[in-house]
Amino acid sequence: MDLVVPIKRLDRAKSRLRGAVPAYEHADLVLALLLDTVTAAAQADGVRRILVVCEDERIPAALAGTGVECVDKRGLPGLNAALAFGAAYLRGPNDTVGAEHPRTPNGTVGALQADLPALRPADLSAAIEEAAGRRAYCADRPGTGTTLLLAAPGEPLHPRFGRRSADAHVASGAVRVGGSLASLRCDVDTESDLAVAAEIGLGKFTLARTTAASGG
Ligand SMILES: Nc1nc2c(ncn2[C@@H]2O[C@H](COP(=O)(O)OP(=O)(O)OP(=O)(O)O)[C@@H](O)[C@H]2O)c(=O)[nH]1
Ligand SMILES: C=C(OP(=O)(O)O)C(=O)O
Repeated sequence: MDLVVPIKRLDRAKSRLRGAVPAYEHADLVLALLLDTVTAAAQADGVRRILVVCEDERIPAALAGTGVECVDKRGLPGLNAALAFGAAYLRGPNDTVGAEHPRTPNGTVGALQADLPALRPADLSAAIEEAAGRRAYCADRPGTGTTLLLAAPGEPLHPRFGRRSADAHVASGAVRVGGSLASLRCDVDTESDLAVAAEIGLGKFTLARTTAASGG
């Protein structure tokens, strides 16, 4: 399974979270959410490659040496376009990684949101296992959005993220998985989401920022 993780310019992403941790630049907090997400995802069984599709030069620099791949692609018309670009990149001739990661035109691709700072590798593994090769999605905590979309092997990703994406993914033939996987469902859009993620257990990058900000 190869996963695409999309993220906007750091100063424009996660606008609803702006000011949640006043001691830090907004961009630093957004980057910390991404780093915790991809660090956990990279440890999940069943995950082979992770490709971050970004539009910010700070992200390739932050990911250098981690094994998480990154492509800085600006000007795409939104989240679903960024995901489709990433899925095509993983399968297509733009592969820059060479023999270590051969092209996999029939491989399995998925999309993971960039704002899952409490993600546990075992929860992502469990969702992939539950999907068992079917097109599948995991809903966010309210149940209306999507945190993870998995294509069936060799099939296109056909991402339908955005408002009420859970319904859109069902309509596109995806089965729901991961209903009890709290760390996979906990996307962080607002300050109160961040508090829930802290109860589950934040990854070290986000924890460092939130702890320092509260004087700890
Ligand atoms: N690379 C890329 N990522 C995108 C694009 N649009 C959205 N994303 C990312 O996709 C994820 C979900 O996007 P949104 O739901 O719009 O979230 P957001 O804009 O970061 O947050 P809000 O401003 O609070 O709505 C976030 O990680 C975004 O940074 C895009 O055009 N290109
Ligand atoms: C884009 C989505 O989510 P959010 O707005 O929470 O990032 C989604 O759930 O499809």
